[in-house]
Amino acid sequence: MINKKDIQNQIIQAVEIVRRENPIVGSITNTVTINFVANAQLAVGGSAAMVYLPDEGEFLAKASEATYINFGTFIPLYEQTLPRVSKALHEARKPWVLDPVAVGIGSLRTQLLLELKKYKPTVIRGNASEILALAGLWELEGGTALSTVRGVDSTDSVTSAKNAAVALAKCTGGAVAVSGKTDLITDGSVIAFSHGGSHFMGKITGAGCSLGGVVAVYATAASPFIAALTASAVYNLAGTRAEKKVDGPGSFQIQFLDELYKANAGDIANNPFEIEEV
Ligand SMILES: Nc1ncnc2c1ncn2[C@@H]1O[C@H](COP(=O)(O)OP(=O)(O)OP(=O)(O)O)[C@@H](O)[C@H]1O
Ligand SMILES: Cc1ncsc1CCO
Ligand SMILES: [Mg+2]
Repeated sequence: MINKKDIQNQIIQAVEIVRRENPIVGSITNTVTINFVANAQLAVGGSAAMVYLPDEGEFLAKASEATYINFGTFIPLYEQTLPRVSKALHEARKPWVLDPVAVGIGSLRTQLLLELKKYKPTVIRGNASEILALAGLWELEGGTALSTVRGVDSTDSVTSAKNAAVALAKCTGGAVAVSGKTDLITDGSVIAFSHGGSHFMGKITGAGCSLGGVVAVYATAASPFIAALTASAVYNLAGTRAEKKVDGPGSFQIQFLDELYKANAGDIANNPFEIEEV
């Protein structure tokens, strides 16, 4: 039986370990939101480092306690960087988070997302459209054809991606987090729904990217499922709090970072969520 209290205690532990240990987390991420990803990782207590080059990625894969790989803006160099870094992570058994941004656009992005399947990302994080399309690309149950993807923003509901998320988690043996108004987090046997956040999160760029970076920070201190749930909970809490203090997306982005920084472990664990068995 899943015990909610037990999950909350693990969330508290993850938040406190990260604040105490300041873990190094490497990222290969898109040029649109790279600064916001690093700032969010720092706000929750991590130490950020961003690279593009293959050998630097391999170095960081070993030196970091977890790594974040985001497919947002693609460059030809990634044909070398991404397989080499994910292979290094897989072989070193280091946790890593995959954000398959805009899966379905372009041939190199598609080819590399297929190739990375064998390196089993510890957590896959994406919006509903990306989770559906990645499951489709990996030929898993619940997936959809790549042709349904429109860009980087979701056109599907979180609940429509439930079967795809479960199938992806079973495929990797890790966890999957689907973001939206309510977030869905699963390890393939348990599903958590995390509530809160703000409509402003869809009006700033990088709420999802930085959430992925923060999942990687918590993956240094918790299981894949708890890491994904902890990150979603602190995002939903900080989003709810920030929305009350601002009147537009510009000030929301700044206030949100402050609320990430100020959120305490108990409040993060108490952010509303429910659980069900698959
Ligand atoms: N309408 C909403 N209400 C509440 N929270 C939301 C809403 N939309 C998004 N969020 C929150 O914003 C965060 C990012 O989710 P979103 O689905 O927007 O990611 P994304 O599309 O990958 O973003 P990006 O690619 O711009 O980084 C999550 O914490 C999610 O809960
Ligand atoms: C807007 C945008 N375009 C490529 S990556 C990115 C950041 C959100 O995914
Ligand atoms: Mg995204």
